[in-house]
Amino acid sequence: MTRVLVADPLDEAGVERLRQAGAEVDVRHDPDRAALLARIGEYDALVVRSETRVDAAVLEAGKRLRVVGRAGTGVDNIDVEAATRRGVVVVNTPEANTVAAAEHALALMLAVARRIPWAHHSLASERRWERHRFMGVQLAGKTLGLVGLGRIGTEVARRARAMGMTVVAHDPYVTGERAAQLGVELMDLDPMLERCDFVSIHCPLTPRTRHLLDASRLARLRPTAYLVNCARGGIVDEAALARALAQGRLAGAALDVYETEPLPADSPLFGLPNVVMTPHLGASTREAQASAARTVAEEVLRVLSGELPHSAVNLPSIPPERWPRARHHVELARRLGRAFAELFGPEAMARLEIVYRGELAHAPESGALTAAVLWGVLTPVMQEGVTLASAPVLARERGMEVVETHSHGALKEQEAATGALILLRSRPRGSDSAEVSVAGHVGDDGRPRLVAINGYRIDVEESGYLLVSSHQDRPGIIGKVGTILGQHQINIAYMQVGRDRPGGHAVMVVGVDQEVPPGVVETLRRIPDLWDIRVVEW
Ligand SMILES: NC(=O)C1=CN([C@@H]2O[C@H](COP(=O)(O)OP(=O)(O)OC[C@H]3O[C@@H](n4cnc5c(N)ncnc54)[C@H](O)[C@@H]3O)[C@@H](O)[C@H]2O)C=CC1
Ligand SMILES: O=C(O)CCC(=O)C(=O)O
Repeated sequence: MTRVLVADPLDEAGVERLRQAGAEVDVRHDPDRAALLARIGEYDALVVRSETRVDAAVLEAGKRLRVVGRAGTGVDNIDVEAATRRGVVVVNTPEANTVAAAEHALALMLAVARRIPWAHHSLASERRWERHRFMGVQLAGKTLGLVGLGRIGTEVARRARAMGMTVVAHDPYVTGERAAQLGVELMDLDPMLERCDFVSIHCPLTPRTRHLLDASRLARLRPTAYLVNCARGGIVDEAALARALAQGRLAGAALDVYETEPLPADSPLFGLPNVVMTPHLGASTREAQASAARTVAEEVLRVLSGELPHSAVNLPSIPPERWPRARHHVELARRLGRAFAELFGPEAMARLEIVYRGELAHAPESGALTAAVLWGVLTPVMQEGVTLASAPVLARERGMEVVETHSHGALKEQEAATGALILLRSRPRGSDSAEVSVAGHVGDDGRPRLVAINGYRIDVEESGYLLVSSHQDRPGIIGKVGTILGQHQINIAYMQVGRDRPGGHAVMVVGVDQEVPPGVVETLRRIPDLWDIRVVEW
């Protein structure tokens, strides 16, 4: 049975969904790392939020792990590179908490600007009526600078503009055109920091953004400015921020995230008069948690059942609007890769050309399709341990040269006539033999079809085992194959033959109802003028 470990608190909706699908789910929120390392080897999937650190040691101990699900956005607590090397797919739910995080950033901004936490404490805890003490500043008319204009930054920008703020942003990966559509001016970071009344951080924590706001950048902020961080702790140098706040070089800060979480009791941020702090609550709304939990459960189930997840961090991405059709193309690519390896063996794998044609000639998901081809190609070679995530890395490590061609033409006449969408071809290493190839198509019904082998036109759409022979086109061979299969009680479902010319080179595809034992294949190979015969799974 499939076993899933949920290691951080997850909304019941997600746990329920996993159980409904038949998984055995253990919910164990145990901060003890040794306990996690000891038990992770029993699980096929691990689901976390931001607390559990999924590093190389956890992934190494997780011998059965096929997927790590992050119920949320940031994956800085997961060693994605180590996961990829081990073929573990990492999925997240980047859209589930976008609005929650944006609303929290604005709540923090308003709280620090209007001094709400201190006023609340004075009145509710100290029973004082101190209207003179809590003078604030208004947001309307002020300039807000966003560090990161992705999903959350965009939602903050929309809301801040509605409140009458001017919004500028620094994001090296967003075009000026996109920013202009949002009514946001793009700027370099340093001048933006100098210009803004409020700065709110919405980029991920990566090696490049660690301490992006260090002491020298914090010094660029005006003494009247407020800093909001609802993204990740390490983006701001916390010690430098505490010093700037303590020395009055900054009007205030509002923080949801910290360099070390939970925040240690001796943090210099405690006790400062101008800091609003929440314990990483950006995603803590009922709506966001239920949505993240349900979505991560669906994603984990997709990976476990061999389907393509919608939001994998370590797989080439597929635009959401293309998912319905792309999943059929991915399946076609995987089957073609496997058939190619079974037909032509390792000699044909050193240099593989993948031709995308027709509706796939310019498809944005060709990276995912190529990964799927390699997944299929490596499956017969490596058996266990190769997945969609690890296949490109493994192919590179094996020294395979993979070339993608995006073309409407460039096929033999017969192949082109099949309407093939994906064609794999290679010239086997160390031989002067002809090019070998397989080609496939996806029908309107979504079923993958094998439409050509070595340029010979065939049409296989039924899943199952095929015997594929190459032989001389002469009377008697097809009959002999049928007789031998009959003698071994192997039922033939269908048979197709293609040839270059009468009496020339022929290819025969025999669909059989069961796997063909190696001994039977050997007997078939002894038929005179039958040059080769292979078992292929479609
Ligand atoms: N406090 C909380 O509970 C939550 C925090 N987060 C954090 O918010 C972050 C952002 O989330 P999304 O907006 O969904 O991600 P996103 O990927 O949609 O947007 C991030 C943006 O940051 C930009 N960026 C990358 N490097 C940058 C740099 N050096 N300078 C400026 N911009 C840079 C990217 O181009 C991208 O546009 C997440 O990575 C996560 O760490 C997310 C959800 C909840
Ligand atoms: O799971 C949580 O509450 C943390 C959310 C978060 O930080 C994220 O999604 O990146």
